[in-house]
Amino acid sequence: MAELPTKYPDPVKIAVIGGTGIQALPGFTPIATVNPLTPWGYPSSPISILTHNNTPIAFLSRHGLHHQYAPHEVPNQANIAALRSLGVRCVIAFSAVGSLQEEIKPRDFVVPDQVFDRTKGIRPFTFFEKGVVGHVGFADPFDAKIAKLISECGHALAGEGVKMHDQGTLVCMEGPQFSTRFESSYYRSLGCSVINMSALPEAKLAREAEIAYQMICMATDYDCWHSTEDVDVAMVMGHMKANGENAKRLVGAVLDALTREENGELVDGRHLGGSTTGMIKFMTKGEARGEVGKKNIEFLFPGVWE
Ligand SMILES: CSC[C@H]1O[C@H](OP(=O)(O)O)[C@H](O)[C@@H]1O
Ligand SMILES: Nc1ncnc2[nH]cnc12
Repeated sequence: MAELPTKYPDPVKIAVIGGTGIQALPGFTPIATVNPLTPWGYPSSPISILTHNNTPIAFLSRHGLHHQYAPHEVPNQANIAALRSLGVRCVIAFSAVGSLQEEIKPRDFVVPDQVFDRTKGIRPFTFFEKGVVGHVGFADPFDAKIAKLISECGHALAGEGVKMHDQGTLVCMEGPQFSTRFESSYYRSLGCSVINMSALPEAKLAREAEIAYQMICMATDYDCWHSTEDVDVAMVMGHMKANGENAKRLVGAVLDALTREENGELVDGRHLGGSTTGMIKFMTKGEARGEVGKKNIEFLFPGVWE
């Protein structure tokens, strides 16, 4: 097979981040493979550029092409910065999650609208440091407009066995060990819906980078609160594999919708435009800004300091 180009000249606005069990997007035509170096290093995998409805789509494997990065090792800053540098303004991120509610059955999909941050502060979690301070709103950590579109796609596939839950609170724990039974019951008592180890800081960094971001969760287990078996890796992988066709159908439908002209503004992330670049200029005063911090932000937002 001919080698694919390692550069792609045009902006790629839409990206899919694949999680556990989704290291590639089969069925889409690859047209390039790029590996942008960012101030935070290289992304967790080279980024495939695929076409769908004549629109380029970037695909990045969160844990690397061979699942070599543990959740706390994923280079989230490099991942989001690399996508941003390609022109990405809209991310659909897949995640395998444990279900904390009886009605969310293994293989069901959930479009979460809230997050409970149970990471431990050991993962690099912001672009705003090293002499450039910034604070973005994160009251609604996901993108309601993309969520609505994904929900509609999921419900339209109900006849093909896709079960979609339109909202839910996602616990993002540190891992890599799974939760204790007490923790699992505690999250349930708070009304949380699902649990993973990957939503954060990915979603926070996307918000800082003015990228519209929505996670699609697929339940793979009932964690350890349920009277059935406790979660283990084989269970997660088994459900991911068995439901691969549904995941593929759902991605196809979502990308069909996102590449429709009427969703152009959403895909451009127009509703987030300026939320970071406007804000950072108010914070650290010009002469006090650190050179490294400034350069980093310049990578995300070329020309921002001019
Ligand atoms: C293999 S079970 C735990 C692992 O699965 C999820 O990965 P991802 O969110 O990338 O699909 C979870 O977050 C953990 O990283
Ligand atoms: N039970 C669980 N806890 C955390 N992350 C998960 N990913 C899949 N199942 C999970």
